[in-house]
Amino acid sequence: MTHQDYRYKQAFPKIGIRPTIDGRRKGVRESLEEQTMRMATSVAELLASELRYPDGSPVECVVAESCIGGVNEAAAAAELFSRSNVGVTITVTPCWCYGTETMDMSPSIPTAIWGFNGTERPGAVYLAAVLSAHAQKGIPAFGIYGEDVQDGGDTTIPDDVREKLLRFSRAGLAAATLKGRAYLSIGSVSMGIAGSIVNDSFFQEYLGMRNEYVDMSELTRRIEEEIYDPEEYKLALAWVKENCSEGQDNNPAHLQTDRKRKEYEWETVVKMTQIVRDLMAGNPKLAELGFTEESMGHHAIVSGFQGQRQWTDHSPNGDFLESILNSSFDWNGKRSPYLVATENDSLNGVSMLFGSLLTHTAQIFADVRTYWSTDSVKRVTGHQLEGNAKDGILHLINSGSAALDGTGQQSKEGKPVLKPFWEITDEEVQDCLKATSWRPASVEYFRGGGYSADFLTKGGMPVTMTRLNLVKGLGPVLQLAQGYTVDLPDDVHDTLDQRTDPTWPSTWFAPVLTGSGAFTSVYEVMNQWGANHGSISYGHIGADLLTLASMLRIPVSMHNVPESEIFRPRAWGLFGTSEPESADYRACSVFGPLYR
Ligand SMILES: C[C@H](O)[C@@H](O)[C@@H](O)C(=O)CO
Ligand SMILES: [Mn+2]
Repeated sequence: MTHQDYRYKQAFPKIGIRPTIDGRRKGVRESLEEQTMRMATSVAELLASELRYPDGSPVECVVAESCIGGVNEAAAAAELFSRSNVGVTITVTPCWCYGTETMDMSPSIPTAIWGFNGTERPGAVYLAAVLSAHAQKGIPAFGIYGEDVQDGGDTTIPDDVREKLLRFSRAGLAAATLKGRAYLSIGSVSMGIAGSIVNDSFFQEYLGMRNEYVDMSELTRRIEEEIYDPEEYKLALAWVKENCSEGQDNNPAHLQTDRKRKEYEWETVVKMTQIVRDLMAGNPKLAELGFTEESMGHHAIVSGFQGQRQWTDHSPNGDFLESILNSSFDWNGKRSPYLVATENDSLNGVSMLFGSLLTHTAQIFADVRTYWSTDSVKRVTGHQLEGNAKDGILHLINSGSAALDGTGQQSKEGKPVLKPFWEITDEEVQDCLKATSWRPASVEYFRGGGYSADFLTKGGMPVTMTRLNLVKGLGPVLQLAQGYTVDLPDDVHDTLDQRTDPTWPSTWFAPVLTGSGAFTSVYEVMNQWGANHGSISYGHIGADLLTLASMLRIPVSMHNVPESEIFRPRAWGLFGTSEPESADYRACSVFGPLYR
């Protein structure tokens, strides 16, 4: 079993397809069987060809064995689905069927219904009827109804339907994939950061996840007792020597450490990387070495490392392990990122998890550090911000955790992008590594030293910044801002960067303004941000995040997603249609968390 096979030993959730039909035999049902089943198989083919699991394999669908004309066949499908690890269901039909008799009654499985827009048979009438049953029974479902009328025998999936099927499925698979996995908290609360107070009822009820905890002293034990794969360690250290160039030491001369100490710090941060990965995902190699218990791991899909301050006051910081694990590659080659939240900010960890499951690309963890108005940039550098940056920019920068993919050194059609690991070329891995230098950590902050990834994100990439917040009495609230990364002239970047800690990875971000709410100005985006951190995902994925949040019943307090892209369960509209944002709050609170 390779390391990757072991990590993905748990099967991924499948999508169950339910063709529902008018149950009347002797004419009606018989005339519809073929068309109904064909709708189901074409949806299955679409999803399998377009969507992937985190390991890069194609998404699998399970189609019910027969069309579902009544409760007996509905139960048979439910039984097949539970045997087959179905985590998301889609009902399809071209015709009228009996709502409560055919509907999917599983309350914690995200569900959608595509009612064919034709008029020979009334698929849309069923859609409306069954969606009303879903609302009435408190099992919200997504309704899909094509905008244009199709002819009776048409077997194609129109573009608007296709887009909704894919959006629903991406979000549904994300919700189903995190269920049953763990957040591993390594250490406790970092420097009073509330996001690192792990809230177990949030994880349990809203995400269906469990919480695992280890003390940071477990790293010390594993380092001292050599509980890591020593052969891998040799390979890793050699790879690091060759690919991770040590940058200039920015510490005042009297705080700079000598070569011997620096080598010790390199050795330690490599071991820390192996150990945190093994803590999260397990490692069969440890069992061969006699550490069977340790080989199991904590079933973690995301983790957080406290670091500051008890660990970092004495030992090298977690920046290297966080950056490398969050990247799409390491000394073993390309692989999907292991998510590690800096400062054990579990809520930013969850934001990274959402972005990761929706895109399969690496996430950039950052402090939302500075709003630079156009006037301030002009005053300090003489430069007039322009293009996407013309209304001001946010400086996203933190010591650790930013994935090296965040350099923007991967490309598609000549444009910088972040890709899923299976699309990244070996040259692009090299380019990400070359664009990064590893600067000795600022010793005034990090007495134990370590190395921070220093890079500058390429401009021009569409990205989405996300943050999950917890509010007492309200619960979780998501916020997001779509925008673009920005290139500044070298000297302008240098002047602004020198005012911060220039050894850290930097991303310049310009949110897209809409003229309303938090998106009236870049200042207001910063002003409304719920905490010190944000997670940055490649692409404008706001609509997918809104869909996912509604499945999990997490209201969204600010977003700049165009209205035409918003896709939530149909019942949301019954909470009001002129102010979707406040309807979202009411719907989430009435239906309650998905996995409660
Ligand atoms: C070095 C400092 O303690 C940083 O880690 C601090 O600015 C933060 O990142 C706070 O989130
Ligand atoms: Mn931080």
